[in-house]
Amino acid sequence: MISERVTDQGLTFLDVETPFCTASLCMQGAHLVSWKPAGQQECLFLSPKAVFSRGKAIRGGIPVCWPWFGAAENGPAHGIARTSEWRLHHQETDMRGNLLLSLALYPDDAGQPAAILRLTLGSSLAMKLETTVRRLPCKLTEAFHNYFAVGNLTKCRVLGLENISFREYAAQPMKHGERPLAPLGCLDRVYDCPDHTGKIILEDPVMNRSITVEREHASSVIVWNPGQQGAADMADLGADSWNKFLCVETGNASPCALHLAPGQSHTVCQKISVAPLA
Ligand SMILES: O=P(O)(O)OC[C@H]1O[C@@H](O)[C@H](O)[C@@H](O)[C@@H]1O
Repeated sequence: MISERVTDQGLTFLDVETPFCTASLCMQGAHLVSWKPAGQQECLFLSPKAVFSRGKAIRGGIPVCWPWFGAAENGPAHGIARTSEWRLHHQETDMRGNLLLSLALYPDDAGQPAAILRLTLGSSLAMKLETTVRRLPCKLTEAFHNYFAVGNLTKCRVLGLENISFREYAAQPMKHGERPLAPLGCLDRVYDCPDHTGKIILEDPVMNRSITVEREHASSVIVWNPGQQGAADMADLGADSWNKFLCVETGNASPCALHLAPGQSHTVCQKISVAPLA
């Protein structure tokens, strides 16, 4: 079942209920703000100070960073998708009872590529973002900017990045050499994955669960948390929230940009599943 809700600020949300999950998606940004598999706790972190207004990216959930990831000289950070209105292109329920949604973004500027996001909402969550280049060649970077809810960040471990080199962008990154990664605070890492496929596991002993992110056609994994001071400095986050989430993002970030010619397409995929800790 899908119900549409329009907020006083003019944002449209699709609230979804299936036998396997509930979810909520904002049409601005094709932005999932909630995904809760049946019988489990909420999987996505949504900042209690998130701002829901037109033209402002929502802090939490799964922002879609596209067609560039990170800062840009002539445009908003993380691209135009987060603050653009997407169109619901197709919906259906598959034989298992999963809800399939497909959303489209055709920017007015035909120099920009077009995007289709396909979601499969069930006991796991699959996302496929297809980019098709229109008039002009495109240097594409992108990411599913997953904000995962955790019980206490400092108790968590991230497995699957042990032997992968990364670039650290945090101004004052945490210092430790632990493998697997045990985040203690501020970190902003882009891992350059030699394989375009792989699996990352976020273990959370406080919530007694592990979140697995499987990726395809994605050469980058980004791990981000601003730390307590960084969170305090962000009006839509706040100091109290810093250890309640970890962003483990799937994408293709610089220097793994894709160079696509008009007519060419590329699809990045991720599948998220949740299980009790063994
Ligand atoms: O504040 P924004 O634009 O949502 O970005 C949040 C963070 O997103 C992460 O993906 C980046 O690696 C960080 O550098 C950035 O600070």
